[in-house]
Amino acid sequence: MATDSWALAVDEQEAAVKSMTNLQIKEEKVRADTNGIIKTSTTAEKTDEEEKEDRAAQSLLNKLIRSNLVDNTNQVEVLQRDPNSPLYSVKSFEELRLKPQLLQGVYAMGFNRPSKIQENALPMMLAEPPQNLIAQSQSGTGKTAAFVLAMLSRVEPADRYPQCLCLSPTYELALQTGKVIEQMGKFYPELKLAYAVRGNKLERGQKISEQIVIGTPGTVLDWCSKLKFIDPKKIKVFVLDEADVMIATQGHQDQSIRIQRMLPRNCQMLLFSATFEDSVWKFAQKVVPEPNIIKLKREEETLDTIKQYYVLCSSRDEKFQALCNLYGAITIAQAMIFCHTRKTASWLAAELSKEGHQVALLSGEMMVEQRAAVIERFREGKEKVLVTTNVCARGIDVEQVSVVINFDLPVDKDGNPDNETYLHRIGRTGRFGKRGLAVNMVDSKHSMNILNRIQEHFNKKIERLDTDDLDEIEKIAN
Ligand SMILES: Nc1ncnc2c1ncn2[C@@H]1O[C@H](COP(=O)(O)OP(=O)(O)OP(=O)(O)O)[C@@H](O)[C@H]1O
Repeated sequence: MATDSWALAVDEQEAAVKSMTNLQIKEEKVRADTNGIIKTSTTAEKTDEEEKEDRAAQSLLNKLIRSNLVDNTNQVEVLQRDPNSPLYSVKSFEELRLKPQLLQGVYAMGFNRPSKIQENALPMMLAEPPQNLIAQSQSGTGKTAAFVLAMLSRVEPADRYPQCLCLSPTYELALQTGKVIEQMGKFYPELKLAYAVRGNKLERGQKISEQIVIGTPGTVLDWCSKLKFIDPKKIKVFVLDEADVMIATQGHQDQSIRIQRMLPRNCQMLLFSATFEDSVWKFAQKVVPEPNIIKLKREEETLDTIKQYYVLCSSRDEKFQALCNLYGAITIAQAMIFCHTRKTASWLAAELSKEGHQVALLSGEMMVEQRAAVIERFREGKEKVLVTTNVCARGIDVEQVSVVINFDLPVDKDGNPDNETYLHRIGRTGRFGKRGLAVNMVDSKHSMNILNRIQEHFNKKIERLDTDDLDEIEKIAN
């Protein structure tokens, strides 16, 4: 697939999408800025709409910063449509009897063996006759690679019409999946890919010849029905990626269902999601008839290996002073500092820089690509302190960080303790079960109350720390 024309087409499409993406991001930024002004005087409350945008941005961010498989040692739950049929699991890619070009593509990507979820998902997806699948596992566990492999094994490159259709929640996410197809399908020169995304305008009456189409539900629906660029009756594999992000967007659920209804009965339907709340499950059942189901549990985070403290302060400046005392007394390799609002985060980052710290700021105004670059630099150790807001850092794992400072305690939009976020910020999974240190800054009766409720929730004592007392600080470092 590495032909020049293919690459050129992708470049052109990408450029078109990019300019559109930038536009959209600018619009978001304007909206976000306006909200920011309102928020600083109230709380950093998010509207549902912003929340939804966050999910897609989060997902993209995770893809951009990930270079490796998140290996999960937890149990895989498999529910077969026909419980009497034998359950296959593979430990090598050879066992799958892939076409040689495809196996070559897999190895060229540096994959040596299937990931945990792929061990079970791949034999099901590649079975004859094709079987439907609903699969859930956390981001980075190999879902995309799995369904790309399924699409590439079913596609007939000599047939010049769309045979595989993949829905993504946003065009940026569609592009990311496209890149995986491009890499894995590298040894299929005749295989082509089309992006059904807004802004990719084709001439009316045209039929597309690309064998794989990736796009967002609205455009794909138009291409299948109104514009008839795609004949849905010829689709052999239908993939619905990031179902949880998908249904968070107004209209995407209905559009996806309408597309699914146009497909032939024997079309293989595959749905993937990082989370599996009720709404996702209901949607999944609507679009994937008679499914096999695979779930991979997330590794549980625990506070067991974390030393937790709180520092009592009376103002933002005092909190900053306490932070400086901490830094003055102990050697902190790398720390993440969480603030409630963007305003506080930028203020704190500026103050810390003035004190001579190498600080990176992760903020909501930044484009996703910029955020990814900041995280990358921090991961590489180029910056020692990462100051961020809760929303920006949600779901991002920076495993090497052993010190976490809650400059503001995490609260939800109603002002109640956000225990889940607290756990995710400072908790450690079994695998990364290194010792950690968490320091919470408390500056009002209200935040003390939040802290108490967090203690109660986890049934773990958070000790008081006096940052004016050097001996005491030194003790915590040991
Ligand atoms: N079998 C494998 N061996 C080694 N690396 C793999 C394997 N499968 C996937 N990867 C790599 O692991 C990373 C995560 O894989 P992938 O993107 O498929 O996960 P995902 O579950 O789809 O994540 P997301 O939900 O964020 O899309 C990628 O960098 C991918 O190239």
